Amino acid sequence: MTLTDGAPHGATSGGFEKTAGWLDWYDGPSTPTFRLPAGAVDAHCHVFGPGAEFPYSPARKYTPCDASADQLFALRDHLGFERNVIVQATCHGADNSALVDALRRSDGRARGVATVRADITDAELDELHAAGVRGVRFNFVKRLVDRVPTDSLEAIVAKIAPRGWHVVIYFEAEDLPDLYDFFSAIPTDVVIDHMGRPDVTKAVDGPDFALFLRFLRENPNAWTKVSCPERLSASGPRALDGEQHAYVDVVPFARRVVEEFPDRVLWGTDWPHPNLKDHMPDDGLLVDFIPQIATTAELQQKLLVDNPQRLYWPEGA
Ligand SMILES: O=C(O)c1cc(C(=O)O)oc(=O)c1
Repeated sequence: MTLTDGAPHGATSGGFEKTAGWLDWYDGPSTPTFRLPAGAVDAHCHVFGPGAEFPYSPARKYTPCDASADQLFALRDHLGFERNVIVQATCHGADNSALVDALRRSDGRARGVATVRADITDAELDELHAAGVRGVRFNFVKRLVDRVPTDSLEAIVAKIAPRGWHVVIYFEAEDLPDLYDFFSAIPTDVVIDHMGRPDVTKAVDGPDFALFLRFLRENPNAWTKVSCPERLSASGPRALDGEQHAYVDVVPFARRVVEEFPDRVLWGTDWPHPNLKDHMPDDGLLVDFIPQIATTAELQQKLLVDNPQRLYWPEGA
């Protein structure tokens, strides 16, 4: 199947030009061999534009190819997910229009994580909430954003905490020592993107990953997405050409987290996979990665259904 259904694939509309070397998302994902449990949530994915309708931010660090809500929903249905959590991508800055449009068109089957500024008003937050936003994202990855001052982030937390929203944080492993105390002080639930980006060429028992595990142990309000093996893997094999045991170097890291914190893990495709330089995975084969890291039906049910439901649809499905 293709997600485009005749529409252009790999285009960037609105007069924008893709970043040189940009890899377009994979249009023709295989049907997963692994059957997702009923109610499964793709808890980390994005929409990009389309640029002609939802222009990319002037402050962006990359220009993607368009990846619309319709294409995301086609992927959801093809892979067998029931719902999505759509995370604001940095190429849209703090303009959440594309995200909100996608949420509104999802028939309640998507929740969102927005990027907001400290001066956001209550009325604007109300509108985001009504659309389905339940969290904000703080990004500390230097190649993606300019650093936002800590007092602005604290002001945002003060505004969103009373609404029961949470904070999604994206950072690289080498920055965790500096950010540890700030993250520990966040009073809401905290969701760490992509396992804090471990260097998987290092030992799973080494000091870097130990610090990440310690953070999860010391902060019972902290969750993590065991996502993005395609981004973290150094030696593959890639999720292409029917590979059923992709990204074996990431498996020990993700499995460790899933087994120690089964009630605080989430999984997402990361479609449309911004900024991959090496290869673009077949999303069907990425789903087939899941049983390598959540090895029992019980762990899969928590990872894919119960945990995202508790965080994003606490009122029930
Ligand atoms: O590693 C990345 O480049 C990346 C970028 C973004 C974004 O631009 O928002 O989101 C992600 O989840 C991952």
